[in-house]
Amino acid sequence: MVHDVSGPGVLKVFERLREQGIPVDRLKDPSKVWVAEDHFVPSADKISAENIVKLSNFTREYGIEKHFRAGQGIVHVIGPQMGITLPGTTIVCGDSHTSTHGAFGALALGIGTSEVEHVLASQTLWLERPEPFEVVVTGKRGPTITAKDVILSIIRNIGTAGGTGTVIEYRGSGISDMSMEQRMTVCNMSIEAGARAGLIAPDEKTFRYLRGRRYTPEDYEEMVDAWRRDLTTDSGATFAKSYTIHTDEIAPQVSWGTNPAMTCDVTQSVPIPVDRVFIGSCTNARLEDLIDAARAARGRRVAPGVDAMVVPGSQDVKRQAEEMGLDRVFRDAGFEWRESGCSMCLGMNPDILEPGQRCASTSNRNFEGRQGAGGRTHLVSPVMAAAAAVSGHFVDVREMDLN
Ligand SMILES: CC(C)[C@H](C(=O)O)[C@@H](O)C(=O)O
Ligand code: SF4
Repeated sequence: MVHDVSGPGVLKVFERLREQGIPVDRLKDPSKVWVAEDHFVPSADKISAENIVKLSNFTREYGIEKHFRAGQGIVHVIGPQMGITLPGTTIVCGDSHTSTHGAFGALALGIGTSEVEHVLASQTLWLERPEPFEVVVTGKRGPTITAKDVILSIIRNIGTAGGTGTVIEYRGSGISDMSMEQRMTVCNMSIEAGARAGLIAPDEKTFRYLRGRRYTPEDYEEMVDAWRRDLTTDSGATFAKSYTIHTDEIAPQVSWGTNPAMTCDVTQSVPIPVDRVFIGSCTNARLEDLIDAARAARGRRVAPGVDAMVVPGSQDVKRQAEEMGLDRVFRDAGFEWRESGCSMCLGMNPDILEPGQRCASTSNRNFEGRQGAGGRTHLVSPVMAAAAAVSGHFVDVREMDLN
C-alpha cells in the first residue's frame, strides 16, 4: 500500500536508482500495489498537491489500477472495506498503522521508505523474525466499554515498549466476541505498544466480512476453506511473552499525557474542559464507531465553546452513515460532518488544534503537538468523545443516558 506521505519519498528513490543506471522501469507486480491519498486531505497546500500529482504519475507510469483519490478515505479503512486485505497475506506500507490489517489474520507491517521501494521492485522483504507475544482478552465488556478502551488498557499495562521486537497475537473470548471493526481498532494500536504488528486468527466473522466486496477474489470460497484449516492458533503454540486482560474490569479510558500508555480510567482524575472533539482516524472512524458516537450525540447539543467534528474513515463509511441518518444526528447536535481522510489525526493538513486547545480525539497518538503545535490530545473511544462534546468535559458514559 502506498499513500501520499510515504509514497512520494519512494518515488524519489526510484529516480535516484535510474540516474545510477539501475533499471526500475517496471514494478515486480503492479496488481499487488494500490494507492490512497489520505494524509494531506483536504489537500490545500503546495506540498500535498505536488505529492498527489506524483502519485498520479506513478500509478499511470507503472500501470497500477487501484488508486483511491483524495476524499475516498484512509488507506487502513479502504483496504478491508474493498476486500483487498486478505487473511494469510503479507501487507506492507510506509505507515505504522498498517497493523490495522492484522485484524484479518494478515501479517501487516509498517516499513521504511527504502523497504517500500525494495518491495515494489521485488515483492520481497528481508526481515528479522519477530518474537510471538500473546495478549489474551477474556471476560465480557460492559455495554459502553469499547475496543478502544480495551487496547488503551492493554497499552497502559504493558507500556509503549511492551511489544518491542514482537508481533502480538490477540486471542481469547474477548476478541472472538468483537466485530471485525472492533478488532481493527485493537490491531491498529499494536504499534503504540511498540510491536512490529498485531494480528488475530481469522474466523467465520472474518470470512463473512470479506465476502462479496469489490476486490474479493473470485476463488474466495476455496481460499476460505484453506484459511479455516491453516490460519488457526496451533494448539500448544508457545509464545515468547504472554499478557492477559480481563475486560469486565475495564472502565472507559482517557489518555492524560503524551504517549498512549499515559492513560487512566475516567473515574480517576480527569480534569478539564475540552475545546475540540475529533471523531475520526483509522482507529475509530468506521460505521460502528459512528453509530456508537451517535448514541451520545442524538437529541443533544454540542456544549457552548466546543468545536466538534466527525470525519468518516472513508467515502463508503460516510455514505452508509448518511443512509442511516447519522449525518443528521451529528449535524443537528452541532457537529461538523466532514469529507474522509486523516484530517485532525496528525496535523499535516489544515485541520489542526490551536495552541493551548485540548481535544478529545478518537485517534491513536497523543504525542506532543500531534494535532497541531501547542495542542493537547486526549485519546478516547467514539462514544466518550461524543459525550465530551455534548457535556463540554469528559464524562463517564456508563452514567449517561445513551440513545
Ligand atoms: C505519515 C505516516 C508515515 C505516519 C505513520 O507512519 O503512521 C502517519 O500515518 C501517522 O499516523 O503518524
Ligand atoms: S488516520 Fe492518523 S494514524 Fe491513521 S494513517 Fe492517517 S494519520 Fe496515520
